[in-house]
Amino acid sequence: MNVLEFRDVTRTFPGPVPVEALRRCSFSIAAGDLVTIIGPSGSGKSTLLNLAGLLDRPSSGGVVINDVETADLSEADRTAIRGRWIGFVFQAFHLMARRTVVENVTLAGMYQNQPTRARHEAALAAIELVGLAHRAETRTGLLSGGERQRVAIARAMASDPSILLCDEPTGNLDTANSAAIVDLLRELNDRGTTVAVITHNPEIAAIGHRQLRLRDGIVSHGAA
Ligand SMILES: Nc1ncnc2c1ncn2[C@@H]1O[C@H](COP(=O)(O)OP(=O)(O)OP(=O)(O)O)[C@@H](O)[C@H]1O
Repeated sequence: MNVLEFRDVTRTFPGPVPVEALRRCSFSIAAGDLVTIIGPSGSGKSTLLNLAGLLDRPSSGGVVINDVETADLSEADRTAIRGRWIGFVFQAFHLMARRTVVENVTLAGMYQNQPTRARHEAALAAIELVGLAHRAETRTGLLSGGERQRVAIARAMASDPSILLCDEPTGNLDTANSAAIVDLLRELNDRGTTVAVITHNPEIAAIGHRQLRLRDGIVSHGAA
């Protein structure tokens, strides 16, 4: 089953000179896949991520998540799908520095409809999954960069998403921490999470079972 599918997606940004940031992109990501999307600056990576995460709508074509065609859904329905099925991991960790690890993970807006106790348990399980159980009560402002990214990953995993969308997840990390985060993403994938990683770094891209390459808004498939 496909978790994410782009069907002939074009995204044009209007303006005096319209920019075709993505052009007729088609690809699919199956459940259990680990896919990397690589491309140079300006090639359309963020545009693709924003569309995949339902933060933006295509100018034409379809974005299908778990077999649901999303383009024409209401904003409320798209928000619900985003919260239920998509976990985001960004380069900047976007944590609340004065809150603890468990607070950051529990307060994520993504699964607010769960009862408090269930949320807390899901948060603790996710924190354990990323190897930070011993830091659960530490304020995130005191953590290292690598640990902060683990918290962000735990936050994304706490809602048990269908796909983890990672945008340059190691962009703010040194080599050792980058390697550890890459290992963690692989481990999560081994345990069944579908993972998509957007990067401009060929070494990170090499972890993908499949690589999609973006250039000038056009996606091509296959190895580097
Ligand atoms: N809101 C916007 N309005 C107009 N043009 C945009 C907008 N967002 C992106 N673009 C243009 O679309 C193209 C693709 O941009 P995008 O941010 O997706 O690239 P990227 O691969 O993520 O780049 P980077 O690696 O530098 O972040 C670029 O030419 C960019 O200038």
